[in-house]
Amino acid sequence: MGNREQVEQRVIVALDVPDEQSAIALIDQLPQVVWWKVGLELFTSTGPKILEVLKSRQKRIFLDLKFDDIPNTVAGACRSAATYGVDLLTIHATAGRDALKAATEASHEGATKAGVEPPKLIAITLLTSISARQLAFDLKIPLELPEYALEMALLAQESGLDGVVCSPQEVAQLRQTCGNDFLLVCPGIRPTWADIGDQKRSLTPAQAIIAGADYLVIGRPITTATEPELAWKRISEELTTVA
Ligand SMILES: O=c1ccn([C@@H]2O[C@H](COP(=O)(O)O)[C@@H](O)[C@H]2O)c(=O)[nH]1
Repeated sequence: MGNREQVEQRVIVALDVPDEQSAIALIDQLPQVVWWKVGLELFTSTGPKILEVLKSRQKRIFLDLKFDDIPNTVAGACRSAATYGVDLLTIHATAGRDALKAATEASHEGATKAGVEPPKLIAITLLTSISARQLAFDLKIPLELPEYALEMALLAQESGLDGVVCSPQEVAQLRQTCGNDFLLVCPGIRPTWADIGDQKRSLTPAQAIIAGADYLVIGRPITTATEPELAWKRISEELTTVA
């Protein structure tokens, strides 16, 4: 496999579209994309049907439903989600230690029952749309933002999760503390030519890889581009220079 193909396999494209038809159009427009992320918008619209569409095209799937509830409820949700045979699944670290442990166990149970590989369960540390100011003044968290993100990552690691979703701005610190076997998945990626939108803690694709991200999640810079294929190519070329 060439350097370019290897680096492309570290990009997960966020399929944030309203319906199955738009999703299929985008998937087929970008055949080079190996990883697709199905989030709240699309899954609420299509249900698990979209996962079958992706599997029939041999795609890898990040099911980003960001569960956040009491332990019994998140465990049930993870048990069900794990039966779909997806590769990555999310829960909020703020659900707490008991919920994270219950979710880990339940996702293994669900996968075993369905005869599929369990998903890598990863926790959201702090949404990349939250700034240091919002953390302090709106959420009233009395910790510096990097310290809070690290505490959430350590909670996830101690609870047996496979990794976390974090901002690329915190990834170097998390890599150093959590080690190389802990998955670090970074949304909030913005090439210099893309609008930042609602993201608050972003870096470019190349900067995020250099900082230690395993996977980059990129949505609108590709999916809302006038020419998504060209946006994908530009990102792939940027990454090839550093990978
Ligand atoms: O902290 C988080 C966790 C998840 N996301 C998701 O990633 C994509 C980013 O899309 P862009 O269009 O590139 O901003 C989106 O699906 C989010 O739900 C995140 O941004 N931050």
